[in-house]
Amino acid sequence: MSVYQATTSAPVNIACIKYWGKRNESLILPTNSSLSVTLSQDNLRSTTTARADPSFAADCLWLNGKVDPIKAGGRLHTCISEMKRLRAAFEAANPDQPKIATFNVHICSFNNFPTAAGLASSASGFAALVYALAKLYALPQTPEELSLIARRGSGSACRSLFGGFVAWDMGSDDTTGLDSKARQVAPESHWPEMEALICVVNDAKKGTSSTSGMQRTVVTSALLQHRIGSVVPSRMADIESAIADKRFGDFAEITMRDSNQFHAVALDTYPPIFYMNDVSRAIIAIITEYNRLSEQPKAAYTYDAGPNAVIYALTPNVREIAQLVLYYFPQAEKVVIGGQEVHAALPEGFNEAVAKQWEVGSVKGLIHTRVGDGPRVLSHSEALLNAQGLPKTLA
Ligand SMILES: Nc1ncnc2c1ncn2[C@@H]1O[C@H](COP(=O)(O)OP(=O)(O)OP(=O)(O)O)[C@@H](O)[C@H]1O
Ligand SMILES: C[C@@](O)(CCOP(=O)(O)OP(=O)(O)O)CC(=O)O
Repeated sequence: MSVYQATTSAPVNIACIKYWGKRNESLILPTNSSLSVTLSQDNLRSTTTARADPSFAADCLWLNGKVDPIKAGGRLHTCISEMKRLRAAFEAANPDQPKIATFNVHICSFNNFPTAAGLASSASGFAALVYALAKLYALPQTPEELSLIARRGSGSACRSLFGGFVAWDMGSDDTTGLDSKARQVAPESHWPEMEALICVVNDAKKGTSSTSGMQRTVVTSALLQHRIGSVVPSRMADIESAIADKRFGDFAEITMRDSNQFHAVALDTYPPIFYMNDVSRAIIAIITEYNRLSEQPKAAYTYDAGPNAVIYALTPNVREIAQLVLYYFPQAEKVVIGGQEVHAALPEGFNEAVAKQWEVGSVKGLIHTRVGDGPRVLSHSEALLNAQGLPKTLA
């Protein structure tokens, strides 16, 4: 008996130009284009094994060891059905290929970081799922074409089909959504000095999900209309050009302005939504003061739908920034960057009074990572399903 199975991993991406708002809920078509940096899977990743077998009674997904129900018409269901549809078309065009499109699938996935905590688990999760099914089905579709399906799982997931710097072009076809897909702006090798320091402020499940938060924003915020009509289009062009020329100062300013505006739009939502907290705001004050010391910004903060800060910076400056963060947010565990322990310190001329020194635990952890590659195919030995097609962790 043949075994039809594939295991993949996919990266997290953190947007510099934020996606916030849908013009079509069922197709997940956004109200503006967005752009993100793909983070290295060496640190944060979703790993997914998918198997098709005639003996399986139903499609089934295990996420972090627990069954995640596949609701009819839900996002998981849509992604799995779309992938089966592509396999059916592939079988029709290649009659010599095994007929596996109608088999049920078992999918087992694991995130090596907190799920649903504003660390973009839905992005890496749906990208890994779509990519695992694409490999299982030996599909010829390009990452761009697969991004159309990952988008149906979670909008931001479409950008995790590529490494490096990735745009999601909003498109204009509201009937099919076929032009609303991800595009690689530059590969990770273009700007390998781009690193990220994630300050984990809270890793618990968040209050207002991105999906419901943005729904409320679209209906109630006048500021969103200004953002999507008059701000994002030129910002997209400007950040793409800053990335092309590796102008970090411009990249940083655009990224910080866009994070600020996204959170302003959340506040302009009625009732308002607050994703940042006092710790998030203290980190903004510290980075702002740090940037004041040089002619061009050397660090860029950005916040998604939660209080965690992602700070983008170039390799030569990351240690200094980590020292600064440690000064205000002492850590219980030692922080190592580039093989060497980091100690709290302030750069010369830094105005210490911009923030107070917080207690240990205010920032629960620091994750140091860099720009990384797109989804990977993993070996059979890394599979999450056992010989019977059940999760190894439950065996
Ligand atoms: N590995 C995975 N495989 C399949 N689905 C996943 C996976 N990881 C997460 N998901 C789905 O994504 C949901 C979490 O998405 P949610 O948007 O709430 O959080 P987040 O992605 O961590 O935060 P954000 O998108 O705001 O940064 C999970 O409840 C699950 O349905
Ligand atoms: C703030 C964001 O992280 C919002 C992400 O929203 P989601 O992609 O999680 O939303 P759905 O499409 O409803 O699943 C900004 C971004 O990643 O661009």
